[in-house]
Amino acid sequence: MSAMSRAIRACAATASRRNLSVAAAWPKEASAAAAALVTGRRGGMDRGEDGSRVQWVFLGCPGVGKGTYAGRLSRMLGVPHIATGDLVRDALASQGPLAKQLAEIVNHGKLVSDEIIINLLSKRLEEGEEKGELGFILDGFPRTIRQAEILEGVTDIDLVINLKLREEALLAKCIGRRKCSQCGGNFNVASIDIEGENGGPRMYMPPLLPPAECESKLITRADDTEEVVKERLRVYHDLCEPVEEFYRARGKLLEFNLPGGIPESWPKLLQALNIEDPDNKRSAAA
Ligand SMILES: Nc1ncnc2c1ncn2[C@@H]1O[C@H](COP(=O)(O)OP(=O)(O)O)[C@@H](O)[C@H]1O
Repeated sequence: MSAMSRAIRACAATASRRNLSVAAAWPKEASAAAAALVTGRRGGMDRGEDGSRVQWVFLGCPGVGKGTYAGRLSRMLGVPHIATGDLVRDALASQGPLAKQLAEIVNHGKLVSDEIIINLLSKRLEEGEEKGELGFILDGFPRTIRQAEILEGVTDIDLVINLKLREEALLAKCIGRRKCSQCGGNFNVASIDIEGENGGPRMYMPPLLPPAECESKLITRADDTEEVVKERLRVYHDLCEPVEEFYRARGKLLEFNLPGGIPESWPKLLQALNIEDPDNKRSAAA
């Protein structure tokens, strides 16, 4: 069992809080770690030259794109993307008694108990440890102050990226989400075109349509109905928004307002993180 998963379990079980000192490294050291990882990976390394590694968290409302951007960064930095929503969906797909219990909660837009989530996350971390994984990008965890305190008690999170998008777009993006049941690709059929606020720029997010071979295999998440998404947004404002404040108070929160779809937002996110876009580097070198 990894030190972190053991500590998470112990901490959750006793609900005690160890006040480890945490280095609020953002932005200088966090982005230096990322930059070192990007360069280090070319040499087959998965740690930064200074021994640092990425331990990041993504926060943001349902539909904001946490999975998309956390996934892209994890591939770029060579660290695992651990989404507690995926862990919950894997548990839902299994046939055990936990699946039935989870379906009741998730399909009503509620949060799973801290205990269940900590167990799923600890198991995932143990599996990663066995494979020699280093660092992580957490997506969808922590979602309550208690989860944030448990995490803060067991490890140093160097950066928390808080993705933000206008509320009108969130609902449409969730309802438009589709997944190919065969290849696992994520798509979105929503076309979002919203007037600018207070004279600000118009926001356009084109649909991300599947290729022809996936069209007949698209599935929609059971919790992506209008009613359940509205409940998830309400739960986010009640229980998860205080987590933003938790990290803001510790100087770890990077707020990022998504300016539009992926082609527009991705380079700007890399810029905000002080990471050089490898695609630009390659084209500059060509
Ligand atoms: N950290 C967590 N704490 C409690 N419940 C969670 C957590 N992460 C995921 N879940 C459960 O899994 C569901 C799906 O999570 P996720 O895919 O992250 O959804 P979203 O699109 O709402 O961000 C949540 O609505 C919740 O029921």
